[in-house]
Amino acid sequence: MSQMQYPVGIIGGGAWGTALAAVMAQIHDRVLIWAREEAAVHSINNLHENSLFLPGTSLSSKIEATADLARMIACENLLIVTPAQHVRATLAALPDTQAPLILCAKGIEADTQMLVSDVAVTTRPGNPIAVLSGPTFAHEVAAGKPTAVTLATADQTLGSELMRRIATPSFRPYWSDDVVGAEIGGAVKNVLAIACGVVDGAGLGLNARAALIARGFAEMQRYGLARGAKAETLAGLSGLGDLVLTCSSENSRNFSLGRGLGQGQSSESLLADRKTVAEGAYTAPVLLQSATALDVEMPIVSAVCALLSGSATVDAVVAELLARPLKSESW
Ligand SMILES: NC(=O)c1ccc[n+]([C@@H]2O[C@H](COP(=O)([O-])OP(=O)(O)OC[C@H]3O[C@@H](n4cnc5c(N)ncnc54)[C@H](O)[C@@H]3O)[C@@H](O)[C@H]2O)c1
Ligand SMILES: O=P(O)(O)OC[C@H](O)CO
Repeated sequence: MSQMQYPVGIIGGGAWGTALAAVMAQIHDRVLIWAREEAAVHSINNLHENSLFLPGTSLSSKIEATADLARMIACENLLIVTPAQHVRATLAALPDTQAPLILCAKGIEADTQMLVSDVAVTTRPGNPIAVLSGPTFAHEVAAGKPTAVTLATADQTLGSELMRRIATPSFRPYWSDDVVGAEIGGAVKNVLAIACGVVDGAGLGLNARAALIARGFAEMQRYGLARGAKAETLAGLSGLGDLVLTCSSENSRNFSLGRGLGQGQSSESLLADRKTVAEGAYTAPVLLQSATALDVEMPIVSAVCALLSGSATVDAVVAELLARPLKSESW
């Protein structure tokens, strides 16, 4: 048997990694997934279900799970699906491989303000890099429901090759050359979804939610353009598409977190003992730092930070947002 035994491997056995494994098993004979938790590995291999992170979804027996990261070098292409704050350590621990890395986390690294692609380029300078992002609730993707995503690579030839490797009749990637834009949409929408959850939890109404989506999108545009993203990418699947999805459903972990905040609970109690990740809680403070350094105004993101840190009440941040100076609607 050749050294490359798996056309695609997945690093990260949470809900999204598991859903992507289910998609890949539709078109590949063998899929290898690395999960950090032995219980997830055992569940996938023996029960054909990830009972920890994606309970209730039957998985193909073509999917093999391992807790040994070194085994992932047997994969021709690697989807990297750990939460954003753990990508650096995970990639550093991965033994040498030339496989393209398809980055699927949505966040900004705390401390460094780096996008996940910057982290990957720094940690693994020899590997080709791609970003996969878009409106993708894991349980829907795993069930084979129609889904479209952005696949961003600087090199179109690589993008075309990767699209052929991951596209299925129900999972449709669109190529973009805007790696930064694809990442910023996914990272910023998580923070804005917390804000939409707050609106819901506090009973502020649907008009307020629509206003928040539109003005949140203006913040995403301002920040994205300042970091070199293209406006068209931010208006696409990985930006506006994912913003609309995540801001309108309790299925979103970020929206649910915001809902709890809107109902008056503290972020400490909402995040304590949480097994699943609400990336927006980690992205919000670093996003605000980065925006401030770039002289970009993000009042909604700032309000989310105040609620997460407990430094302001819902009533206070809403009053502050509405009392901002009257201005043009333009970005
Ligand atoms: N769930 C979705 O619907 C979905 C869809 C698209 C993108 N994403 C993104 O995918 C990424 C992973 O989210 P998820 O939903 O699969 O996670 P999850 O909430 O289902 O599970 C948590 C994950 O974090 C991992 N983890 C915890 N501590 C870790 C550590 N120290 N090192 C490495 N991994 C660690 C766990 O092993 C587990 O895989 C996030 O960036 C998320 O925004 C999720
Ligand atoms: O549950 P959330 O809020 O992490 O959102 C999941 C996906 O990012 C939606 O595209």
